[in-house]
Amino acid sequence: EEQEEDVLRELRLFLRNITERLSLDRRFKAFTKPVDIEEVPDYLMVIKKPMDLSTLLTNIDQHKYVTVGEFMADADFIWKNALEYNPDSDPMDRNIRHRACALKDTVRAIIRDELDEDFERVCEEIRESR
Ligand SMILES: O=C(C1CCC1)N1C[C@@H]2C[C@H]3C[C@@H](O)[C@@H](O)[C@]2(C1)O3
Repeated sequence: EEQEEDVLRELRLFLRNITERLSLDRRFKAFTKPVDIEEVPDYLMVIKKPMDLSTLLTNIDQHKYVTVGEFMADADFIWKNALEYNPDSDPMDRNIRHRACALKDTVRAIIRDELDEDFERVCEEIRESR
Protein backbone atom coordinates (compact mmCIF):
# COMPACT_ATOMS: atom_id res chain seq x y z
CA GLU A 1 0.00 0.00 0.00
CA GLU A 2 1.03 3.69 -0.01
CA GLN A 3 2.84 3.51 3.34
CA GLU A 4 5.00 0.67 1.95
CA GLU A 5 5.94 2.80 -1.06
CA ASP A 6 6.85 5.62 1.34
CA VAL A 7 9.22 3.23 3.19
CA LEU A 8 10.83 2.02 -0.06
CA ARG A 9 11.22 5.62 -1.27
CA GLU A 10 13.07 6.43 1.98
CA LEU A 11 15.20 3.28 1.52
CA ARG A 12 16.22 4.42 -1.98
CA LEU A 13 17.15 7.89 -0.69
CA PHE A 14 19.30 6.30 2.05
CA LEU A 15 21.01 3.91 -0.40
CA ARG A 16 21.61 6.68 -3.00
CA ASN A 17 23.17 8.87 -0.30
CA ILE A 18 25.57 6.09 0.79
CA THR A 19 26.49 5.22 -2.81
CA GLU A 20 27.14 8.84 -3.78
CA ARG A 21 29.32 9.43 -0.71
CA LEU A 22 31.39 6.35 -1.59
CA SER A 23 31.69 7.53 -5.21
CA LEU A 24 33.11 10.88 -4.05
CA ASP A 25 35.81 9.23 -1.93
CA ARG A 26 39.08 9.31 -3.91
CA ARG A 27 40.19 5.98 -2.37
CA PHE A 28 37.30 4.30 -4.19
CA LYS A 29 37.77 5.79 -7.69
CA ALA A 30 38.65 2.34 -9.16
CA PHE A 31 35.29 1.06 -7.90
CA THR A 32 33.13 3.76 -9.51
CA LYS A 33 32.73 2.15 -12.95
CA PRO A 34 32.62 -1.44 -14.27
CA VAL A 35 36.03 -3.04 -14.93
CA ASP A 36 36.77 -2.40 -18.61
CA ILE A 37 36.52 -5.80 -20.33
CA GLU A 38 38.52 -4.52 -23.34
CA GLU A 39 41.33 -3.60 -20.91
CA VAL A 40 40.98 -6.85 -18.91
CA PRO A 41 39.85 -9.57 -21.39
CA ASP A 42 39.99 -12.45 -18.86
CA TYR A 43 38.05 -10.58 -16.15
CA LEU A 44 34.70 -12.36 -16.72
CA MET A 45 36.43 -15.78 -16.66
CA VAL A 46 37.55 -15.06 -13.09
CA ILE A 47 34.76 -12.83 -11.75
CA LYS A 48 31.22 -14.25 -12.09
CA LYS A 49 29.35 -11.21 -10.78
CA PRO A 50 31.05 -7.89 -11.62
CA MET A 51 29.82 -4.96 -9.54
CA ASP A 52 30.69 -1.27 -9.16
CA LEU A 53 29.25 1.89 -7.58
CA SER A 54 27.58 3.18 -10.76
CA THR A 55 25.77 -0.15 -11.19
CA LEU A 56 24.61 0.00 -7.55
CA LEU A 57 23.09 3.42 -8.32
CA THR A 58 21.34 2.08 -11.45
CA ASN A 59 19.99 -0.85 -9.44
CA ILE A 60 18.64 1.49 -6.76
CA ASP A 61 16.82 3.56 -9.40
CA GLN A 62 15.39 0.36 -10.92
CA HIS A 63 13.92 -0.52 -7.48
CA LYS A 64 16.08 -3.66 -7.30
CA TYR A 65 16.60 -3.37 -3.53
CA VAL A 66 13.77 -3.75 -0.98
CA THR A 67 16.12 -4.05 2.03
CA VAL A 68 19.52 -2.67 3.03
CA GLY A 69 20.70 -6.29 3.28
CA GLU A 70 20.05 -6.86 -0.43
CA PHE A 71 22.01 -3.67 -1.26
CA MET A 72 24.92 -4.76 0.99
CA ALA A 73 25.10 -8.16 -0.73
CA ASP A 74 25.73 -6.40 -4.06
CA ALA A 75 28.06 -3.82 -2.52
CA ASP A 76 30.11 -6.68 -1.06
CA PHE A 77 30.77 -8.03 -4.59
CA ILE A 78 32.72 -4.82 -5.35
CA TRP A 79 35.43 -5.41 -2.75
CA LYS A 80 35.29 -9.24 -2.83
CA ASN A 81 35.85 -9.20 -6.63
CA ALA A 82 38.80 -6.81 -6.17
CA LEU A 83 40.43 -9.10 -3.58
CA GLU A 84 39.87 -12.15 -5.80
CA TYR A 85 41.13 -10.65 -9.08
CA ASN A 86 44.10 -8.80 -7.55
CA PRO A 87 45.75 -11.33 -5.18
CA ASP A 88 49.44 -10.79 -6.03
CA SER A 89 52.19 -9.32 -3.86
CA ASP A 90 53.06 -6.50 -6.29
CA PRO A 91 52.37 -2.93 -5.09
CA MET A 92 49.46 -2.40 -7.53
CA ASP A 93 47.55 -5.43 -6.25
CA ARG A 94 48.33 -4.59 -2.64
CA ASN A 95 47.04 -1.04 -3.14
CA ILE A 96 43.80 -2.34 -4.70
CA ARG A 97 43.31 -4.81 -1.82
CA HIS A 98 43.92 -2.05 0.75
CA ARG A 99 41.21 0.06 -0.90
CA ALA A 100 38.89 -2.95 -1.17
CA CYS A 101 39.22 -3.52 2.59
CA ALA A 102 38.64 0.20 3.22
CA LEU A 103 35.46 0.01 1.12
CA LYS A 104 34.22 -3.03 3.08
CA ASP A 105 34.87 -1.32 6.41
CA THR A 106 33.40 2.03 5.29
CA VAL A 107 30.11 0.50 4.07
CA ARG A 108 29.72 -1.40 7.31
CA ALA A 109 30.57 1.64 9.47
CA ILE A 110 28.05 3.87 7.65
CA ILE A 111 25.28 1.27 8.00
CA ARG A 112 26.11 0.59 11.67
CA ASP A 113 26.05 4.35 12.40
CA GLU A 114 23.13 5.44 10.21
CA LEU A 115 20.67 2.57 9.68
CA ASP A 116 17.86 2.26 12.23
CA GLU A 117 17.34 -1.45 12.92
CA ASP A 118 13.59 -0.92 13.14
CA PHE A 119 13.60 0.63 9.64
CA GLU A 120 15.43 -2.40 8.20
CA ARG A 121 12.96 -4.70 9.94
CA VAL A 122 10.05 -2.87 8.27
CA CYS A 123 11.81 -3.29 4.88
CA GLU A 124 12.24 -7.02 5.56
CA GLU A 125 8.53 -7.36 6.42
CA ILE A 126 7.70 -5.73 3.06
CA ARG A 127 10.10 -8.08 1.26
CA GLU A 128 8.54 -11.18 2.91
CA SER A 129 5.02 -9.95 2.04
CA ARG A 130 5.81 -9.81 -1.71
O1 LIG B 1 39.92 -5.31 -10.41
C1 LIG B 1 40.07 -4.26 -11.03
C2 LIG B 1 39.58 -2.93 -10.50
C3 LIG B 1 40.49 -2.43 -9.40
C4 LIG B 1 39.36 -2.55 -8.40
C5 LIG B 1 38.45 -3.03 -9.50
N1 LIG B 1 40.69 -4.22 -12.23
C6 LIG B 1 41.37 -5.34 -12.87
C7 LIG B 1 42.60 -4.69 -13.55
C8 LIG B 1 43.87 -5.12 -12.84
C9 LIG B 1 44.39 -3.80 -12.22
C10 LIG B 1 45.27 -3.02 -13.22
C11 LIG B 1 44.55 -2.32 -14.32
O2 LIG B 1 44.81 -3.00 -15.51
C12 LIG B 1 43.01 -2.26 -14.25
O3 LIG B 1 42.46 -2.61 -15.50
C13 LIG B 1 42.46 -3.22 -13.23
C14 LIG B 1 40.98 -3.03 -12.98
O4 LIG B 1 43.16 -3.05 -12.03
